[in-house]
This record gives sequence, structure tokens and C-alpha cells, in this order.
Amino acid sequence: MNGSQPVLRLDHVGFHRGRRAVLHDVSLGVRTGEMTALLGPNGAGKTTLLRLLLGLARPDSGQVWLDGQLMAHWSRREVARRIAYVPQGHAPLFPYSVRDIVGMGRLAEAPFAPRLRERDRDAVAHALAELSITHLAARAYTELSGGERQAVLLARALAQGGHILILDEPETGLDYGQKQRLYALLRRLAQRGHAIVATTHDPVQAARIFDRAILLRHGRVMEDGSAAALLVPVMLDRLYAPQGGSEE
Ligand SMILES: Nc1ncnc2c1ncn2[C@@H]1O[C@H](COP(=O)(O)OP(=O)(O)OP(=O)(O)O)[C@@H](O)[C@H]1O
Repeated sequence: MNGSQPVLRLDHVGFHRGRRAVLHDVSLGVRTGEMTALLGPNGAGKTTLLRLLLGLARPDSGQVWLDGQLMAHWSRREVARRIAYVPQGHAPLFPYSVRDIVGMGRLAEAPFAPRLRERDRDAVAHALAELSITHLAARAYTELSGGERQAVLLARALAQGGHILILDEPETGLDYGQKQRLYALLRRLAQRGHAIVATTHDPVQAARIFDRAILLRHGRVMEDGSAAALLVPVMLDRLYAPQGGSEE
């Protein structure tokens, strides 16, 4: 863990779905140069927490801070310039080309431009090359395999720029080699000064790859600390013990 100020922070955040509390008093900070894994059993609140970090949901109590300002004070476009998101299993209805999908990452920079400018095209080419998928540029996204799609969504996030990258279960559907390349890429981005946050259901890999782990259970932060220290069998047994119908 590094000692820098968090670029993204939840401060005593609570969130409800209808009358049910989904997150309770969650406080955490995300720092540049750091890879943070978010783990917890199904329904623990990981995706909800990501939505709050992305500014897509507003907390019922507490505050979300982005680059030292309340999230609510940033416009959607300003947020998109700072935070890129790689969602899970994204399947558009229309067969856009890979180049078009990655180009959509440039919309926050040039929302009204009729077509991509030269520097947008350069950013797209650079992102495709970084993910080693330049050869897929003209292919229809809808005709790609799951792993290829995941690489395209990552390229879109890279083309978008910004210093915070949030990923929802990014290793889903990837084979062993693709996973290793994904983790190496995330590490390179962290070393270049990105803050990386990813949910994962793979604690064994997360212990090896991530700097930090936040363990979420019943909508509360159970532990927050070094991934290697926290992601050990005794802790994982506690984290993934049957949740039952009520909170402990
Ligand atoms: N649209 C919704 N309406 C009502 N409740 C919801 C909705 N989305 C999620 N929930 C509930 O909020 C809680 C947290 O869900 P969330 O999707 O954040 O969990 P998660 O940790 O991401 O789970 P998973 O690992 O299964 O993806 C769950 O109890 C879920 O049933």
C-alpha cells in the first residue's frame, strides 16, 4: 500500500435497494499506483459498490469523493475523463466494428465531433496495439469470442484515458494466457500511475497479483489491507461462509 492521498474515496457510505440496506457504513480509498481487488460472496454488494465509485448511483448516506471533490459536483463527462469502466459481459445489439467500439472510449473527449479526430484515432490505434488486438480492428464485435470481447472493452477503457480504471470481474471468460496478459497490463498501468480497482471471484490469483484486498460481506467492509496477507484460507473461510438470510 502506498501513502498517497486517495483519488477516489467512499466516506461512511450507506445504500438501500427499496427498504433493504445493501451497503452499510462503507469507507475506503483508492490510490494511484495501487491495484485493489474487491472480493466477497455473491450478493455481498460488490457491483453496487462499483456503481457508487463510478458515480452511477448516489449514496443514501455518507459521501463519495473524486479527485478531492464530491462526486455529485462533477458532470458525467468530467467523471468519464477520470474514470474508465470495464463492465462484465457486454453484448451490444449492433455489429459495430472493434475499431468503432474502442473509438467510443473517446466520446468523453469529443462528444460532438462528427468523427474521430487524428489524436482520437491515434489513441484508438495505441489501445489496440497495447492489447495486441490490432488484427481484430475491422471485425464485428458481436462475432468475437468472450476473451476477445474482454480485450476490446479494455482497449476502449485505455483509449478513454483517465487515471482510474474500474473492472467488474475482468478475468471472466479468459483463458490462462489471456489472464496473465491482463494482469501484466494492469500492473503496467498501475506503474504508470493508474489506480486499478477490480472485483474478482479468484482469491488465489488476486493474492498473487493485487496489492490490496477489500473483503465485503453483507454489505460491510470485513477487512481492508494487503492482498497477500488477507487472502489466506482462514480469512477466505470467514468471507465465504454461508451468509444465511440475515446479518451476523
Ligand atoms: N436492481 C436491484 N433491485 C433490487 N435489489 C438488487 C438489485 N441489484 C442488486 N440487488 C441486491 O443488492 C445486493 C447486492 O447486489 P450486488 O449485485 O451489488 O452484489 P455482488 O456482490 O456484486 O454479487 P455477485 O457476486 O453475485 O455479482 C444483493 O442482495 C442483490 O440482490
